[in-house]
Amino acid sequence: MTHYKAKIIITVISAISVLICGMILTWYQVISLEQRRSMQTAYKTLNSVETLLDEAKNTADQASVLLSEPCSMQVRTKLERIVISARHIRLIAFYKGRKIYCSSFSDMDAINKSYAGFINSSLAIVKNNTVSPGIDAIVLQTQYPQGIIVTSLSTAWISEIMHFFNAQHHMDLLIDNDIKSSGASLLETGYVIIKSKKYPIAVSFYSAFNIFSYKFITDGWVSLLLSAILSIIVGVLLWRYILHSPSLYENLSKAIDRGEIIPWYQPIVHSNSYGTYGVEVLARWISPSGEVISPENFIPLAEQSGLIIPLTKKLMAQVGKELPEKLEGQLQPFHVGFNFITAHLQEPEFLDECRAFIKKFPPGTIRLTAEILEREPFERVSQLKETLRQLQENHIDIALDDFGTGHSNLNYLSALPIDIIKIDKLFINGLSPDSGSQKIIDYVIEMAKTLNIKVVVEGVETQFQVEYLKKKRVDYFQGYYFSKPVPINKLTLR
Ligand SMILES: Nc1nc2c(ncn2[C@@H]2O[C@@H]3COP(=O)(O)O[C@H]4[C@@H](O)[C@H](n5cnc6c(=O)[nH]c(N)nc65)O[C@@H]4COP(=O)(O)O[C@H]3[C@H]2O)c(=O)[nH]1
Repeated sequence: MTHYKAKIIITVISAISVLICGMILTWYQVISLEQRRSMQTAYKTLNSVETLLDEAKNTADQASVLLSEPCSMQVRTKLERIVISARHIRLIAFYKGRKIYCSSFSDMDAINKSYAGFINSSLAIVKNNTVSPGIDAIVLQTQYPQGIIVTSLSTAWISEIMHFFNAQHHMDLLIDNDIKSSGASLLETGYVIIKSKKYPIAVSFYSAFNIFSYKFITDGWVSLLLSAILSIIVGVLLWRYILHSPSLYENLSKAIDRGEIIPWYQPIVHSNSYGTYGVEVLARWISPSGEVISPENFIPLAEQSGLIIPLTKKLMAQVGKELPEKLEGQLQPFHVGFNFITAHLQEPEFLDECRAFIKKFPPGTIRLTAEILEREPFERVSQLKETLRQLQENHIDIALDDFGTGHSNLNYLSALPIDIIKIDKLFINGLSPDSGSQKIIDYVIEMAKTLNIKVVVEGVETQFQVEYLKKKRVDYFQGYYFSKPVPINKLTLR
């Protein structure tokens, strides 16, 4: 995965994580708000029903003074008055020994028929009763030392209360046995049950998550919107300021465009006269602060990313501008070597680029050398061979760079048309009066001679190395002993 792709993934994941966290928080907020509201509605519903039952209880209390009296006309009239003066009460009845014996309603048989089945319940709903046909009654029993009083209310009042509060949140009223029979299973299925402390009633409501899903949008849209905005901000900030700090690739690409990569030159000299045979062009990155950045710090990336091709083209253009006037009076043709990757050589327009470069110099004054830099084993050698042949036909020399360090340099020597080999400085480093590395160098030089290939030895630093290599009839030297790579204004040609 590229660095760029990784940045995109990190940015997107971070932004989505912020959004998901925001959604979870909103969800939690909406649910807790909704549960609080449902709880409040449940308590209000319960209080309202309790107030009704309080009225029934108060009515019974008022009537309780009559319990010790026989059920005379007077007592009945008093009971009727009590009922009439109460707002929601429909009936008061006294009973003893499982039978109603006195009531505000004159038809005792009808009352006994309707209420007989509910004698054991302290609170019950009496449906289809004959006392008030078509209207269900809620019946409260209150025990006194002298007997039991039954007060009845129309369920219409309770329905009204439930209807009013259900408009806010759906509530169910559980009465006496309902609580015992269905309470546990309700709780298991996500219901909340609020029980009254005064009466055997309870209010239940559903609190499972799915009931709140539409509320997630209606109540939570502000925080959802804020989360979305925050996730975008996090994404943008991450991208622009934290992750998107320019990479070496971007910096290098800009540096090439701005012309910060410039050619430096290292002379290559004839081994016999020390006169300049030519130069190798080596890239240097001059940062805006003037710091000289070594190619080791950017060439590997440039080669890997393909930026090396535009970089090399820029160097060629610059060399074409500044080198010609330096060459007056030089031995001709003057060798100008560039490091090319093989992919560049094989571009269809490469030959035209070389021709355009050569044209910047007076005819016949330079000899362009393509130094092949192939760090990987060559693939498609036959295709490369063809390309190199074509270059040679166009008077471009082919030099095999860093000879001795690659994977299969010897294979290339036999497979490719090579004019020059450049023995790597690694071998020369070991060349001192007391070293044993001469044998390898001797062998390489001999082999090159046999194959009629010219030899440039790189990294020549000492007098000993010069004298030794001269004796071995090396063709050219390149190294600090003669000159380090320098910018054009410091280039001195012998
Ligand atoms: N210690 C020591 N070093 C010596 C001596 N003589 C020459 N050198 C160094 O050896 C390197 C020779 O270039 P190279 O083998 O092509 O090795 C080059 C080449 O592979 C690559 N490079 C530089 N410029 C370019 C370019 O424009 N294109 C490409 N593709 N590669 C480049 O970067 C490598 C390093 O370049 P430089 O740092 O300029 O290092 C240069 C040069 O400064 C010496 O006597 N002693």
